[in-house]
Amino acid sequence: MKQVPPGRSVEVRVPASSANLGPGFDSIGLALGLWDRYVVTTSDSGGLSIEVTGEGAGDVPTDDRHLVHSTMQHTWGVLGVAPPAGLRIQATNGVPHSRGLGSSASAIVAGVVAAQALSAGLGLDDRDEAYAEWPAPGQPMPVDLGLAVHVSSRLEGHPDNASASVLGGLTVSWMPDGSGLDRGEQTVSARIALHRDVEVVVFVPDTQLATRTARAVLPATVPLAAAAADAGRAALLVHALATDPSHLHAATRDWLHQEARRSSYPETMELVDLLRSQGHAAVVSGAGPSVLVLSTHGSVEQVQAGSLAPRWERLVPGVPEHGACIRVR
Ligand SMILES: Nc1ncnc2c1ncn2[C@@H]1O[C@H](COP(=O)(O)OP(=O)(O)OP(=O)(O)O)[C@@H](O)[C@H]1O
Ligand SMILES: N[C@@H](CCO)C(=O)O
Repeated sequence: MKQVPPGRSVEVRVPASSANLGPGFDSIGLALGLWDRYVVTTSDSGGLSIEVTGEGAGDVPTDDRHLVHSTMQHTWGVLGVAPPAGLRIQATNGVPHSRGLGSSASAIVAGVVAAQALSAGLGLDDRDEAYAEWPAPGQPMPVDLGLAVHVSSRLEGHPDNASASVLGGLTVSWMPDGSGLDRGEQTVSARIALHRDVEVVVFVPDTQLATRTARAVLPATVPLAAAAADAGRAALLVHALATDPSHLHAATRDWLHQEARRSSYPETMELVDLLRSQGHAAVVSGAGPSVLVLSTHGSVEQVQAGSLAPRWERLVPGVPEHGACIRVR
């Protein structure tokens, strides 16, 4: 088996994401302009070194349980290459953890694309001929984004966050035969161009909610009427985001997951209810507890938390056109 060579270094930047956007549960994702940055370097001396600054510093493990490291090991297994003898990961994290902003997906995507990039030129695919020599520092390093969507979605367990972090912008993801991630189906994502007027506001609380906890309260089955209503609104949502933002308020109604999780994030729903009563297209961001508002450039200043503001940090992060970026160091 070929081994990832020593002496290679890449810089990887990956954006945050918001999943669901109301009715697009486990399918629709939107990249957000908050970024994790990693420098990943291989060496010929054994051992692992991980340094973390920013979000998660002091909380995430800095040994082989670190999510970026474990994801890289998994990806090298998928690619059929042996890991390098030594590995250094320097993380500067800007994506808040367990706030519904896709931090775990960002970390997983970083691990997948870093592992792909560091394996370039090993004869693993056609693209590799271009990397017979390791590129000069500063060069962009393209990776197989379709593979990155698939591997990161499988590891994350749902494709909405991971796809947006890989591709940027607005994404809709699905499994071709609808059998679900656990059956090993390839995940596919469509990248949809956002209407130029769309702008987003995010309200981030101090409190955290693990996605696993928020998923545990969801019912195994839902009434046909709820499924039908969400399907219609999800279709309208894509139209509203791509073509006609005047429909955003109606398009962000959801009957599948937000009410079922209300007791897990009462303050989040209090803010969603307040903003929606004012005509803003507010939704729970991912599994919460952050709140996302889909607005327009001209209306964004009107999106305020009012009397609830002290509990929330208000951000206008922008929606990046591109997702994960990889450069040679
Ligand atoms: N950059 C990172 N480096 C290492 N571990 C991370 C990183 N980001 C997230 N994690 C791990 O993932 C956990 C958060 O995952 P979780 O799925 O609960 O929340 P989230 O991804 O932020 O939210 P959501 O999936 O609802 O958008 C953290 O507690 C940490 O263990
Ligand atoms: N679709 C997932 C997103 C988690 O970020 C959920 O709502 O559980």
